[in-house]
Amino acid sequence: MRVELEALRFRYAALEMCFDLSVATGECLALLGPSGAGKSTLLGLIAGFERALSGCVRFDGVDVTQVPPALRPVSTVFQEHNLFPHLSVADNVGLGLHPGLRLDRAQHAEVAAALARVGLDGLGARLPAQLSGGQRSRVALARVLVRRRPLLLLDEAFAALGPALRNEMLDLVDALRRDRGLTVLMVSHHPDDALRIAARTAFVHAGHVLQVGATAAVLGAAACPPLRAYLGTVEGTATG
Ligand SMILES: Nc1ncnc2c1ncn2[C@@H]1O[C@H](COP(=O)(O)OP(=O)(O)OP(=O)(O)O)[C@@H](O)[C@H]1O
Repeated sequence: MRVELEALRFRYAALEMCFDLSVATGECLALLGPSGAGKSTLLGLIAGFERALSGCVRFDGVDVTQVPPALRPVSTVFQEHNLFPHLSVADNVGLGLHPGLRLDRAQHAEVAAALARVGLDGLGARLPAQLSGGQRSRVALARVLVRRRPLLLLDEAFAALGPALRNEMLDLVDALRRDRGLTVLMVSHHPDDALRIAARTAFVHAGHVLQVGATAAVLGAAACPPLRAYLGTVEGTATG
């Protein structure tokens, strides 16, 4: 699914935001930028958790700016993963199919297939607390799979994992994107995450997309001073 943001305005206290951005179907775009730049807000505007003051969000050319979050074809994974501690892994995934967990036989099979796809075959009966952090991330991705939404938003989803596990999860996201033709927007604090799976990167600063382009080019050229400060290539001006 193609995503377009056009002059999408939002405001939090002192920060005026206005986003213009276009993401192609099946693309993975990374959103990098200092803390407080507006990256999570940008994802929230796409998911519909935040209501824009003006401007427009389009999915495949259709204006969804006024569409409530539950009706948008979007799955979001946050760092906390939103797993229910008292429900089994399989039920946590099943919630993606039916909020009351009344699943038919085919849906149970779909849950099992999704767990197998993310490498959790046979672990459906466990509680989230009986899994490692990496495995809990996999549960969140299995839920994304059963929801079958074409747009996946990752908001620092793997920030709590060490580098090796984070890379494993990024590679899994990349594989799922290819399998399903998902469009992925990924907020991260690690330029390495962008280099690993995002063909393009947008640099967000003070409520605007300051630069967007091929990831290696954006990170390599580091043309604008805020980007150089973010990357730490200018002494004494890092902003977060
Ligand atoms: N619920 C809120 N109420 C008021 N201000 C908010 C709220 N959420 C975020 N903000 C402010 O809006 C700005 C953008 O926040 P946002 O979380 O989008 O930034 P971010 O780039 O995702 O930061 P981080 O990398 O630290 O998560 C910040 O100045 C933040 O303090």
